[in-house]
Amino acid sequence: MPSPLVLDDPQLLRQQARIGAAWCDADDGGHLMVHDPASGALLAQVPRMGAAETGRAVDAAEAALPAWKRLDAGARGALLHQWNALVLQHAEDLARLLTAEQGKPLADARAEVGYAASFIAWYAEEARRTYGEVIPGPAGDRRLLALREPVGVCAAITPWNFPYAMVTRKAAAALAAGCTLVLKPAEQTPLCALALMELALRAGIPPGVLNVVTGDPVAIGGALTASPRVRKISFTGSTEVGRLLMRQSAPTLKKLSLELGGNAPFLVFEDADLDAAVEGLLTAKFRNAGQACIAANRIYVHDAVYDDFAARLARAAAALQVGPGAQPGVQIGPLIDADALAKVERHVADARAHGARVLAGGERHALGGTYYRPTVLADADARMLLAREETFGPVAPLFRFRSEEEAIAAANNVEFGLGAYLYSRDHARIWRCIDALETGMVGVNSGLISTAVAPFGGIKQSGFGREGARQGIEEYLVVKYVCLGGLG
Ligand SMILES: NC(=O)c1ccc[n+]([C@@H]2O[C@H](COP(=O)([O-])OP(=O)(O)OC[C@H]3O[C@@H](n4cnc5c(N)ncnc54)[C@H](O)[C@@H]3O)[C@@H](O)[C@H]2O)c1
Ligand SMILES: O=C[C@H](O)CS(=O)(=O)O
Repeated sequence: MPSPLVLDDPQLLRQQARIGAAWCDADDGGHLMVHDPASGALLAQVPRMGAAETGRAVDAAEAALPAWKRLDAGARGALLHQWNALVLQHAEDLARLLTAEQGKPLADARAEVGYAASFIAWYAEEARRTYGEVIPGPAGDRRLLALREPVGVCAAITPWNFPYAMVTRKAAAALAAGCTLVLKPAEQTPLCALALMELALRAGIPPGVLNVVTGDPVAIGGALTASPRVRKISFTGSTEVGRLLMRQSAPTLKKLSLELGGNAPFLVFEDADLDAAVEGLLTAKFRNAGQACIAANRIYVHDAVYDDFAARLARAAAALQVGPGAQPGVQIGPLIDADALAKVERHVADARAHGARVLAGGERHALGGTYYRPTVLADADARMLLAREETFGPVAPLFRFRSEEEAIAAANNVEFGLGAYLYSRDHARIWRCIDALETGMVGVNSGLISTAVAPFGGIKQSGFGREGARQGIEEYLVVKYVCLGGLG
């Protein structure tokens, strides 16, 4: 199907899945339609695959595993470095594809391409550092060793909001460790994953090492979780689906990494630099139109600075440029789909019904479609849906607090524990908050914490496992203990 998207390298727009050495269609010829959220226009179509095709992808990953795991770690690293180089070489095309498929502003799309590439570059090096250990054990005729080995055939299921970065932070770590992978991208954003697949092949990564299956998430997920040959699943997405995949994986006792939902608190203390806090919140709240797992979902502001901060934030939010991501200067793109818009409207309406005051936005944008005005709500409280649920949209509810203890208790009073942010210049307070916050990550006087060199992940209902950093490759390794005797 011809696409309205124009790329310098049209080969990057792939409308078939990749299994082993072949680009292929669904067995029954069915398709998923991919739409541009900025206009609703049909962008492309990809195969609507199911269990049978998924089984063949697992076959391909299993067949490719022996040679890939035996490959010298430096050689695996070199192939990943080449993949990284190609991603950066085609960054503009990849950014255009991302904006067309997911909607984020082109500047943010370019940033995500660089962020996604940084995971490949990082794990290209980590491939060479999966060290084992010689254990100081009993003297005499034995030596004790702990070897680190690749888990084997792995699967990854990724979300639509960062469709490059969420793929490379799994695939690069898995391949670096010597594993092979079957990837199912989100049905809203398969084209980004398929473009990365194309570049992996051009980099020389052998067929079958990486496979991309598009289509019915329930059927594909069911096949991946049920297969005893799939030894690990890495999932990023909602907590609801994460729990389901964990239940489905129990019979085959898979190794799991679950990067799930969030509900990040953002604390502004009375001693905070308010300009810095506003700037940090514009990023932590409005990046990707609020469609980020670590987006600030609840903003707690000390009573002494509440009105001043609220006024500054309202002015800044109202000044954000809303429009199609491909339009120069746009800072807030469309929400991914009508369901996302409906959730945002439900949260705002519920908050207003419970007494929240609109300081900025509070309604759909005049552009129509799934555009929503950046919104600031005052007088938010714990009764509101947005206090308990992840809004996943450009809505900043301001809660008031009068003591550090009250702020920490409120921040922790949710089932999630992914990210948290705090602004203060009191270092004793900063450390008390770091110690007390029940989250996997804390941003202090910073609204953007994501980087490939740091361990990303949560606790509580935000899941377990870490991605990025040294820890990220451990998710794809197992330890084999060797007792080497007879050496007397
Ligand atoms: N913790 C993180 O790093 C992180 C990052 C991004 C997004 N998220 C979370 O993801 C959610 C938004 O993303 P989303 O809407 O894509 O989440 P989602 O859970 O609806 O979908 C995520 C992926 O799971 C697949 N999926 C859905 N149902 C499935 C099933 N029954 N079996 C197998 N796969 C299934 C989807 O096709 C998609 O590929 C938010 O809660 C957000 O917080 C978390
Ligand atoms: O949705 C959250 C992702 O993890 C994106 S990022 O890593 O925070 O950029």
